[in-house]
Amino acid sequence: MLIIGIAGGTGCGKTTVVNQIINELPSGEVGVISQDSYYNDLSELTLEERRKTNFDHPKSIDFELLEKHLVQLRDGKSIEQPVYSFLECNRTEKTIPTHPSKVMIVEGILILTNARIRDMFDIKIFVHADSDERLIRRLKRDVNERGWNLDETLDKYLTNIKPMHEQFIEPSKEFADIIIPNNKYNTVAVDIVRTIITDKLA
Ligand SMILES: Nc1ncnc2c1ncn2[C@@H]1O[C@H](COP(=O)(O)OP(=O)(O)O)[C@@H](O)[C@H]1O
Ligand SMILES: Nc1ccn([C@@H]2O[C@H](COP(=O)(O)O)[C@@H](O)[C@H]2O)c(=O)n1
Repeated sequence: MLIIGIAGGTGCGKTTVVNQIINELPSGEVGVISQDSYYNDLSELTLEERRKTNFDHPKSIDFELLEKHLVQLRDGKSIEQPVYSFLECNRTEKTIPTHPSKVMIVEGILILTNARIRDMFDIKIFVHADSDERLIRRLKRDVNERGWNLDETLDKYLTNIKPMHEQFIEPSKEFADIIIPNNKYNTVAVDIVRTIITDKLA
């Protein structure tokens, strides 16, 4: 199994890059795990309390469960990937059966900050977009899809997102084998990564 980690700040385009990579590959040959599925279970808190959580700090992620699941997949076992609700700010009761594939992609803002997770990756990729680009994309997404208003998003950006990015995410770029510039759509970089994967699948 080839395990590829794709990190980068919020809104840099990780999900987009993953979709571009897998869209032209045989379905079922590449599996995807999202760090978002591994936010801590916050069921003991009210929604109001959960909405105040700092979701950009490494402590917000259940890295133990993520590691356990990656080990199981590497050992050829299927896992039940938790399903996260951004509107509820919590894990749902649902899980998605995720089967081991020849190639597994793990994507998330903080996945290169954790040494044990990082060490499981055969290839580490960091997607870069400038902070103003990321903020614009993030504002649109939070307001249109994730149940936050403009003021809440800007407030979160200043209190959590930007400081956590500077403290944890940007420094994790140094662990990357490949950095993909993604202020504009980068088809060349996506093609290169897809070629590496196609070689592995051959
Ligand atoms: N290179 C790009 N240029 C313009 N918009 C982009 C680009 N890459 C992604 N986007 C858009 O930015 C938003 C965030 O992208 P997404 O892939 O969800 O980022 P991430 O998973 O890193 O948070 C989406 O609306 C997406 O369509
Ligand atoms: N309930 C939540 C949980 C997390 N977030 C934000 O998601 C961002 C990470 O996801 P990306 O798709 O952007 O990589 C992170 O910056 C959290 O602030 C949220 O908005 N609501």
